[in-house]
This record gives sequence, structure tokens and C-alpha cells, in this order.
Amino acid sequence: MAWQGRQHHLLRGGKKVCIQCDSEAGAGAVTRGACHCHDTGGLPHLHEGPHLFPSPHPRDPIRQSCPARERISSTVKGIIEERRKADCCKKDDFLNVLLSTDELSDEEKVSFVLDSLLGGYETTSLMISMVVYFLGQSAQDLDLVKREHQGIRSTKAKEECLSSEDYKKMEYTQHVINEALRCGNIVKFVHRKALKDVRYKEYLIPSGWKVLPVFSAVHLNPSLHGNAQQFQPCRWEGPSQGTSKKFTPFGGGTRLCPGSELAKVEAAFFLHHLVLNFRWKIDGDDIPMAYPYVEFPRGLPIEIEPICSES
Ligand code: HEM
Repeated sequence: MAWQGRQHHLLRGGKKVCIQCDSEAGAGAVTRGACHCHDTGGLPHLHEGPHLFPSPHPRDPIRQSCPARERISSTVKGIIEERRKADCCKKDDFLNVLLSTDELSDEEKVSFVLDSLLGGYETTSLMISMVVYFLGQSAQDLDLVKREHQGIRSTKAKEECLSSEDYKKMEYTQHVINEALRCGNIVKFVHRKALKDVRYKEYLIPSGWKVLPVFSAVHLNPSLHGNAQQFQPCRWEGPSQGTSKKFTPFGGGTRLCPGSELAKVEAAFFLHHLVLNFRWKIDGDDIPMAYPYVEFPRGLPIEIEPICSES
């Protein structure tokens, strides 16, 4: 995304960056289709649909969601056909792995691609917005992140791309990302069903009951996280702090988010370029609100200004 001009809606821009990265990571060829679906409003409509109650109103978003799914499915089908015709079987990407299996029908393969794109579409852009929002309120943390990225950049040529080794050095950035996930609670709860009677402490959860584990209740519990209401990235310092049952922004068990590492890499690399090249301030008031999904009501408008390299 080119940062031209001074005013940007971070959430909107972030979605485009994320859809490009996710689809590149999955299968380069899907990028073109995915970006088209973003630009024409298909992905936003598709994402909205399952979260809303149907209404008889002619502009009911669910009426737009179903055709959006059909449009995007046919774009992905076209890309799969192109991939089959072209001799690009040597490509070692997600789409080729998916195409090489006979255990799924074509429809299931298309659905798999769509689910993966949707899984990372709102979530990662929201996480990036959260990071920018919280850093905007903590000059000290912003300074620490900036120094970390200046250190990494100083070992590289001017336009040299970041590598996995650079990513491993982004320790404080990881703490900031973890803390934004803890405070931001992008996914507040997941849906589960008890398959048999389950006893937990003095409770009985009868077979067939729906259970919604609420992550935000754990992430903001002061008995598990000291000063739970405060944004304090330094709490993540120390070995294996980021993986524990008291911190589950990406779920857990067999349904653990397969995109968690990709999302964190996207956020860290985005931050690298943002803090080294720009100053920003949030334009007016905007705060993350949950209704029930977390959003910035105004899309987090920010004013940015390039940092001159001489300064
Ligand atoms: C900050 C970013 C993200 C957050 C907070 C997040 C969170 C989650 C959570 C909590 C689940 C578990 C849902 C459950 O247990 O029912 C999940 C599943 C999933 N996520 Fe993510 N996710 C993120 C990014 C991504 C990305 C970038 C992708 C793909 C490119 C992705 C793809 C998926 C898929 C396909 C599933 C379903 C896995 C399954 O059911 O087996 N997610 N995600």
C-alpha cells in the first residue's frame, strides 16, 4: 500500500495489505483475485454475512453476502483452472498442496481457500490497528520498538528485504503484538459443543450443550495478569511467556489458528516500515469497541508524515 497524502484509515488500508500477504503466502496467483474481491467489496460483504441476523430489508447485508461468496468462488475456481492448465506444479505453495490431494472435491478446495482468506482478512488488519493504536498512547514503548527496528535496519543495505533471521530479532515487537492481542481481544470467544457429559469443578456440562469459552474474560482477569487493564508489553519478557493457557488469542488444541505465525510476521514487518519511515497521530477520537466483534467505529483514521532520513 502506498502512503500518499497525510490521512489514512488504517483499518481499511490494513485489510488490503493483509489480503495481499495472506493470498501471496497461500498461492501467488490467488493474490490478483483476492485483491479484486477486496476492491469490489466482495470480501467485506462475504465476511459480514455470517455475523448478522437476516432482515427483510432489501439492502440486508446477507443478501449481498451470498452473491459475494458466489462471485469470489468463481474467481478462485478460475484461478485453480488456470493453475491446472499451466505447468506450475513445481511451485511449492499452499494452492498446489491443496490441488495435489484427491481427498477433497473441487468445491471443498475452493471453500478451503475462501476460509483461509477470510480467517486472516479482518483479524490481522484489526491486530495491526490495535498495535498502532496502543503504541500511539505509549511513547516509551514506541521508542523501544523503534530502536529495535533501527538496530535491525542498520545491519542491512538500504532497500534490502527483511529475512526470517531479522524477524527472530524483533523481540520487543513480539511483546507489543502479544500485549495488543491480550488487551484487544480480537476473537473474544469460540464456539464449542459438549460431545459427552463433562464435569468441571462443581459444574456439570450436559452432553449437547453449547459452550462459549470467553477469551477476553481470561485475558483481562487480574488474578492471571497483573494490572490487567494496562497496556504493558514488558510483561511478556522472559522465556515462553507467549504460550500458555492464560493467553489464547489464536484459540488452542486441534482448532488452533493455522495463520497465527503469518499474522504476527505481517504485523511485525508492517511495523518495521511504519516506525522507521513515518510519524503518525490518531486523527480525532477512535477507540476499539466490541459489538460483539471488535471494531474501530471510524476505521482508525491516522495522520501520517514521512520521516526525512537526514533528521
Ligand atoms: C490476528 C490475527 C488472527 C487471529 C486473532 C486469529 C484467531 C483465530 C482463532 C481464535 C481461531 C480458532 C477458532 C476456533 O477455535 O473455533 C482461528 C482459526 C482459524 N484461523 Fe485464525 N486468526 C488470525 C489470523 C489468521 C490468518 C492470517 C489466517 C490465514 C491466512 C487464519 C486462518 C484461520 C483458519 C483457516 C482457522 C480455522 C482453523 C480450524 O477450524 O481448524 N487466521 N483463528
